[in-house]
This record gives sequence, structure tokens and C-alpha cells, in this order.
Amino acid sequence: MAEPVIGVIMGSTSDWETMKLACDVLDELDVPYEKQVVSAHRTPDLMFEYAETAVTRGLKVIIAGAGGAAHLPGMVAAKTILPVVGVPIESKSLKGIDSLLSIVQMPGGVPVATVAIGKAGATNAGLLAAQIVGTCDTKIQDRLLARRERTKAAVLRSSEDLV
Ligand SMILES: Nc1c(C(=O)O)ncn1[C@@H]1O[C@H](COP(=O)(O)O)[C@@H](O)[C@H]1O
Repeated sequence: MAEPVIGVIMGSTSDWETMKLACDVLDELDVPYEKQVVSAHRTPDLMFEYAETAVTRGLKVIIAGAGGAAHLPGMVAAKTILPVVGVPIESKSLKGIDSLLSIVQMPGGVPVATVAIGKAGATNAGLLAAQIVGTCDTKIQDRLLARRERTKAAVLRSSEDLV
């Protein structure tokens, strides 16, 4: 089993239903990753350790999903120079608008690449992380291109369903 190059973290097990979509894409593209629950609020020391050791452990990108007061992606970004992709989890009370604004409104100097709220965003987070790693791995780029072709073919086929 190849060493993980992408770290997928989330604030709670309740985020897994969404974050699983990012992992599904990485499985499909055969990109090695690790997954773990890490919370800036509930396990701050673990969060610091995770972010501080990410580079030496061989990770190239971190995908971080969190809901509500979603500080996890930004705090991880503050403690590593790896690119961090933030996934706003759709919260029950505010439909994920709270998560989105918490993640996207980073102060200048500490960027987080923020995707859309919820499952579509998680899928895109997996794709974006694979694209970043793919800049140094043509096999991953080939698999990404093949996926784009499959998406295109599915769209072209879908026109046949129009009546
Ligand atoms: N936003 C954060 C952080 C964080 O940012 O560190 N840790 C947990 N959470 C979020 O709290 C929500 C509710 O968590 P529970 O379902 O465990 O109560 C989850 O969406 C999680 O991401």
C-alpha cells in the first residue's frame, strides 16, 4: 500500500457522510490518502500535531471538512505550508452558510481553497487535491483526464433522455 499523499480530516464523525465523497474520488483515481477525525475545538492539541507533522509524514495536500463554526481548515492552514482545501459541511440550522463563511473568509496571508457546501463540494475537493498532486504525477493526470472523458460521455448520453 502506497504512503498517503493526501490527508482527509473532518471535525466530527457526523461529517463522514459528506467527506466520504472526497474519499470516493481519491479511491476512484487511485490516489493514496489517510482519513481521521480532528477538531480545532475539541482536540486542539491533536490538530496542532497533525498540521505540524503533515509535511514530514509525506502529505502534499490536506482536505479539511467542518460544519458550523468551521475553524478547522483555517487553523490547520495556519500551522502548515501545505495547500488546504476546505469543505463547508451543510449544517442543520443554517444550511452550511455558517460553515462556508467560516472557511472562506480567511485573513490575507493564510489561504484556504474553499469548495461549495456539502457533497458536491466534497467531490470537488477530492478532485482538486488530486489535480494538485497530479502536477507532479502524470499517471494521476491521465486518470483525471479519463474521468473528464467519462463525465463528458455521460452528459452527451443524457440528452437522449430529453423528450
Ligand atoms: N467545526 C467543527 C470543528 C472545528 O472547526 O474544529 N470541530 C467540530 N466541528 C463541527 O461541529 C459539527 C457538529 O459536530 P457533532 O455532530 O459531533 O456535534 C460538525 O459539522 C463538525 O465539523
